[in-house]
Amino acid sequence: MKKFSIVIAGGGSTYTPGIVMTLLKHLDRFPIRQLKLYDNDGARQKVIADACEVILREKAPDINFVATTDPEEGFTDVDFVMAQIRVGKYAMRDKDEKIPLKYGVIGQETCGPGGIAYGLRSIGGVLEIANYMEKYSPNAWMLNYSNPASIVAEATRRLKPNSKILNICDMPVGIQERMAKLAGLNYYNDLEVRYFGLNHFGWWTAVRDKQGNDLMPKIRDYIAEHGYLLPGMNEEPSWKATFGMAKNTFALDPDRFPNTYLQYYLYTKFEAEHMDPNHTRTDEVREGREKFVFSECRRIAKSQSIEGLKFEPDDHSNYIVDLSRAIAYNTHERMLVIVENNGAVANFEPTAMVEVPCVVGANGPERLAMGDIPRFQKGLLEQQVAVEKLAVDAWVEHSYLKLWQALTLSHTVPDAAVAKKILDDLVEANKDFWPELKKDAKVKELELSLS
Ligand SMILES: NC(=O)c1ccc[n+]([C@@H]2O[C@H](COP(=O)([O-])OP(=O)(O)OC[C@H]3O[C@@H](n4cnc5c(N)ncnc54)[C@H](O)[C@@H]3O)[C@@H](O)[C@H]2O)c1
Ligand SMILES: O=P(O)(O)OC[C@H]1O[C@H](O[C@H]2[C@H](O)[C@@H](O)[C@@H](O)O[C@@H]2CO)[C@H](O)[C@@H](O)[C@@H]1O
Ligand SMILES: [Mn+2]
Repeated sequence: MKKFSIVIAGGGSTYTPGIVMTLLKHLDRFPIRQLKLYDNDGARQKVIADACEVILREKAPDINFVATTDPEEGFTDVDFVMAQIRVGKYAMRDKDEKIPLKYGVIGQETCGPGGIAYGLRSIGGVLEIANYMEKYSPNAWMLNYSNPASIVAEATRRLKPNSKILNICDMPVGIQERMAKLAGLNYYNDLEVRYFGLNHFGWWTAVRDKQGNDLMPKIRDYIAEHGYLLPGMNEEPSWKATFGMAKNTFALDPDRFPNTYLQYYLYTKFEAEHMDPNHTRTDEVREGREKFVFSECRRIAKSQSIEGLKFEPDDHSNYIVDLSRAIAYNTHERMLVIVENNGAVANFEPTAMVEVPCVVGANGPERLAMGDIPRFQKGLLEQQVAVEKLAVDAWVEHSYLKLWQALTLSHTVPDAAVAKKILDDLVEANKDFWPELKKDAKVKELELSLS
């Protein structure tokens, strides 16, 4: 049986230990011979790598383990690149969230102006990883979690059209795991779903068990009352609020189950008003997940033992390993992937990068037809896809105007004047990461008339 070689790009990510635990759990069905961590921040990665080295030595000493900041060493002789980079790290996520909130606008990692700002940082980093893969392991697949997945996917569609890159998200997986539990099942994959949308912006139109039974009637009343909030789960306050808020989003279309992040577009005012401009999600993540992961890694490295190890497989890591297996063994498993629409959603922009169920095998994903979508969703999706395409236009063309249009069009932003104020702050904050944006004569003229 072939043994695979994997590199985790963004090895210093808080998600790396979870992926390592899942890979180790599934060695009998997805054997690996080599695991590499690659990051451009060697010091951050070292904390994670030192712990992973101990975990691998104890659980699978045959696997060759490498941690590196050298692209050639990282990307040579690999079958899969699992990418999860955060260009600008939490320091820049903090700005993405806090700058819009100064103007009363949603401050969020992947939605609204913060998501657009993050997109303009991520595109270059993700293309760099893809280029390394193609140079050093041209037959490998890149499974990319790096956010904001919608904007990154639009950029890779345009700028790397022939590359073996799959852009993915764990959010539908996490929500499906909850739906499965509500229906008395265990795992996200116990369900067979129909789903359409853009990343972090979609709806389930069918939820069935593997025998084809419709589970929507069984779970509908619960979701209408509680959203996706399940009893007895230990959740952080902001995720608790997000899962609960799904009941209000569901109310807008009781025939389709919504993705949680639609809350930012459909209850924009409420969400913005309930964000603390001085303590946003980044602060929670630093005080929670990052602190936990890094302190647990330091503890393992110090003791050189896995006794009391707290890392476990989770939705995020299960999904990327399931996807790797589907490609490695040509399983033709049905999974949600972000792909070029090309008719999957019949009455929607063919070049949009949509999130839909695909049959995944050795040659990648084959989209399934989701048919026509209703006017309400179509209207929202048309607006959002334009935002994402304009953001990529802005990166490619170095255009201030396109980026201003993108922010103005976002459902989260009240008007062009507010969009411009946010944009000007974001330009200043991102000067080390964004291409230098050029203002055409008309924008300059407008600025003079406003001053
Ligand atoms: N698609 C999804 O559903 C999903 C789910 C969870 C996390 N994510 C994404 O995964 C990524 C990691 O999240 P995190 O919270 O663990 O972040 P993190 O900051 O802990 O880790 C990201 C790592 O990427 C590294 N990095 C940044 N730029 C790089 C580059 N150009 N080359 C190599 N390494 C680089 C950083 O040094 C850091 O170690 C983020 O993009 C996040 O948004 C996506
Ligand atoms: O604010 P963060 O950094 O905790 O999370 C942002 C990410 O949120 C999504 O992932 C969720 C997932 O939806 C949920 O089910 C559970 O598994 O936690 C995940 C985050 O830890 C989203 O899909 C990602 O794109 C975001 O980066
Ligand atoms: Mn996601």
